[in-house]
Amino acid sequence: MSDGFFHAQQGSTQDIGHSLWQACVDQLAQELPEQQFNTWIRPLSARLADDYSSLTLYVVNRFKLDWIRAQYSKRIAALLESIYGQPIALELAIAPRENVNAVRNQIASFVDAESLPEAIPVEEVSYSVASVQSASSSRHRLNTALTFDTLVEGTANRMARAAAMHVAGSPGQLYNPLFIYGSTGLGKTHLIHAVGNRLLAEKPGAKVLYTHAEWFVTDVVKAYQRKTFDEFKDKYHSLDLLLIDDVQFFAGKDRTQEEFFNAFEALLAKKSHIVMTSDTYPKGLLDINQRLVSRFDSGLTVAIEPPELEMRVAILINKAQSEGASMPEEVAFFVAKNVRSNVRELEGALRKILAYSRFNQKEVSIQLAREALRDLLSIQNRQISVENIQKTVADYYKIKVADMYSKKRPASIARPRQIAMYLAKELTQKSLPEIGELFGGRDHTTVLHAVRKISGERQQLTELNQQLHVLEQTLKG
Ligand SMILES: Nc1ncnc2c1ncn2[C@@H]1O[C@H](COP(=O)(O)OP(=O)(O)OP(=O)(O)O)[C@@H](O)[C@H]1O
Repeated sequence: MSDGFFHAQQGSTQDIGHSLWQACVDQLAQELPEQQFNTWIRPLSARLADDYSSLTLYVVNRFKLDWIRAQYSKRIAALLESIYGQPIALELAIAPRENVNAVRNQIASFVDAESLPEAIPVEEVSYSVASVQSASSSRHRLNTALTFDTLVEGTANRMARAAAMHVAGSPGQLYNPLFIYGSTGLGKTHLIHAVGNRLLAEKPGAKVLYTHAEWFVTDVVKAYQRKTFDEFKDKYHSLDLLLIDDVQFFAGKDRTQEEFFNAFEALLAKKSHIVMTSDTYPKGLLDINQRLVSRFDSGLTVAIEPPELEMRVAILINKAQSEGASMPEEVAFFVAKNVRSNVRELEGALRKILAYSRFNQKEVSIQLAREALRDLLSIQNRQISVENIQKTVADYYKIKVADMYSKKRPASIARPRQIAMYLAKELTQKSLPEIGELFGGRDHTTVLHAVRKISGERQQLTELNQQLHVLEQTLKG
């Protein structure tokens, strides 16, 4: 058995397997759009091998198995490894007949059990789970747990939060559209759900819809294929409040942009409110039509920054409380000092600590946190610094280290500089403004542009991908 996370725990193999899979599911719930999560991940059941060498996920049919293998297995394996503390084989198998009953029970917890047929054919089971779950939140698709009450306020999100509260209280007036941007895991999705939940609490009859930009794209494609644009317009143009997440996903999708433009104009004309999120400010969006970009910027654009130390501490203490656990302030400080990038990672660290404490039946302390986060801390101890990255990249591309800070623009210098900025974001905990500062006082938007450019090109250019791989290996030692 691993000497990592689950080493000293109590409980049967299946308890351990269940906890391991549950931690993985929690993380996937954060990462995936709700619909994808409900359709593909939620219906899975897991079994840990007696010798802890593999975890098998049971899927109801061959089609779903192939899809999960193609789309999700890499991410699931990586998550299992990070939670478990060392690689664990991931296997996928068709669910044996008796597992189907377990799924049936799961469905029964959402609907009246009597209304289910005695034997549900295997093929229908996961479909039923997915559709029952999405029906429960189908009208507005809001996650009712994401409210202003559960969102900790700090300098990093103060303005965005105030603007969002204003919109929730008086929609259709000031700040329309409200455009919220920031890096991953900083609370953008949480904030726009909070707007919807607050408005519905005050005006239960309001027509509110939360959607992810990818779902909007899917709706456009469906309307196009089925020639149902009237239905599409009914759905989007009649809203009082449209909350749309991650609009950077509209990049390069001209037809979707056109439909979004139409919806946008229709909603603003009837004084409905639009709240959007993105990973960058409007003018930083790539491959989005200019007339749309200028509309995005025509209300209020606000950033959410990475949380400062005190805010990270408050988030940890609040989240621990909401899980019925307590986290002493000194432990919260210890964790907050070491996990600095975003709130999602902070939550991951907290989950590990609480699970470690439960399994070992020990109080949460700095020592326990140190043990639970051993892997994470050891990665940090390898201390990849921005200076080190600049030197390594400069050596590799045979330019001077000083060119990393200079204002020179020839491609032979600008490109290695962008690569170094990209690696600094990937391999260190530094924020975009901090990286910009270390590259000769550049603006954080310059760094963001470099990060997005190199990560996009990496997907397409094999040669660049190989160079980055060599650089990463060299830096990680
Ligand atoms: N200020 C906060 N207080 C409490 N929880 C927060 C706060 N900010 C973020 N979180 C939590 O952190 C997690 C990640 O936040 P969220 O999904 O909203 O990030 P995001 O900015 O939308 O990320 P992405 O761009 O990757 O979609 C969520 O569980 C959210 O509830």
